[in-house]
Amino acid sequence: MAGEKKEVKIFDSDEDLVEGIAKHTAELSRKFSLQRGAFTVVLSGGYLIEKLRKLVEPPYVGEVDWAKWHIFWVDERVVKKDDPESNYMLAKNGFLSKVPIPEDQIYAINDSLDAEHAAEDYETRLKELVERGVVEISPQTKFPRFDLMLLGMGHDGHLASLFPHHPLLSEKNRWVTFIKNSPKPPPVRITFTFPVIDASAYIFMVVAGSAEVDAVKKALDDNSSNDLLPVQMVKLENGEFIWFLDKLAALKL
Ligand SMILES: O=C(O)[C@H](O)[C@@H](O)[C@H](O)[C@H](O)COP(=O)(O)O
Repeated sequence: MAGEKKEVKIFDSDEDLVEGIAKHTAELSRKFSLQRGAFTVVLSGGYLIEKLRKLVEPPYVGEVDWAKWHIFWVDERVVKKDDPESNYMLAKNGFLSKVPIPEDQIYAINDSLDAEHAAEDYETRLKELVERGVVEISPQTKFPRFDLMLLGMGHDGHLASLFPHHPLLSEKNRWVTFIKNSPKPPPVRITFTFPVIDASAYIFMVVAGSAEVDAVKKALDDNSSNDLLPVQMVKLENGEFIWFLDKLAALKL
C-alpha cells in the first residue's frame, strides 16, 4: 500500500543498537536479494558507519549475500577519495573493506571533477543503473527508488547535505545536486535531493548519544511547526522510515 510507515525503535545500549541495525539490515538484504537479485544500499557519512560494526561480524557477515549489494552515497564531500574528510574513505575503512562486495558495485563519486560536474556525473551513472535494472525507479515519480538508505542526522536536523533553510531543500528536478556553502565543513559537497530520498523503500535513521537529542524530539513530537527540520520534510511515497535510537538520543521523547 502506498504511503509512509513510521516506526521508532529505542535501544537500551549502544551494543543493542548496533545489533538491531545489523539484524534489520541483514533481513532487508535477504528480502531484496531474493525479490530482485540486487540490494541497493545508500550510506551517509558521520558516525553511522561505526554503527554498522556488527554487520561485519558473525553471524551476519556470513549470512548476508554481499555479492548482491550495490553501495551509493547520499552525500559526499568533494575531496579526493583518500582524503580523511571523504565519506567514501570513512565507509571503506569502517565497513566496505571488511565485506566481499564486488568493487564495481561500489559507486564512489568521481573525485577528479568539480562539485557541479561530480553531481552531474553521479546522476548520469544512476540513470545507467536504472536502465540496467540494478536501481529501481518509482512508478509514480520516476525518481530512483533505493532499497535501503542508512542515514545519520545532524544536531540541526539535516540529513544528507540538505541543511535547514537552504535553497537545496526545494530542489524538485535533479536527482543529485551540489552545495558549495555547507554549514557543516567541508563546504563543498554533492547530495541526493528530497525526491530521491522520498522514493526510498526503507530509511533507517540512526541517531545515538546526546548531541541530537533536541532535533530528535522536534522531529518526532512537533510536526505542526511551520519551521520544519530537513529530516521532517522527508515524505516517503511508499516506504518505511524507521528511527534507530539509543536511550540518550531518545531522552526527551
Ligand atoms: O557528510 C557528512 O557529514 C555526512 O554524510 C552527513 O550528512 C551526516 O550523515 C550527518 O551530518 C550526520 O553526521 P553525524 O553522524 O556526524 O552527526
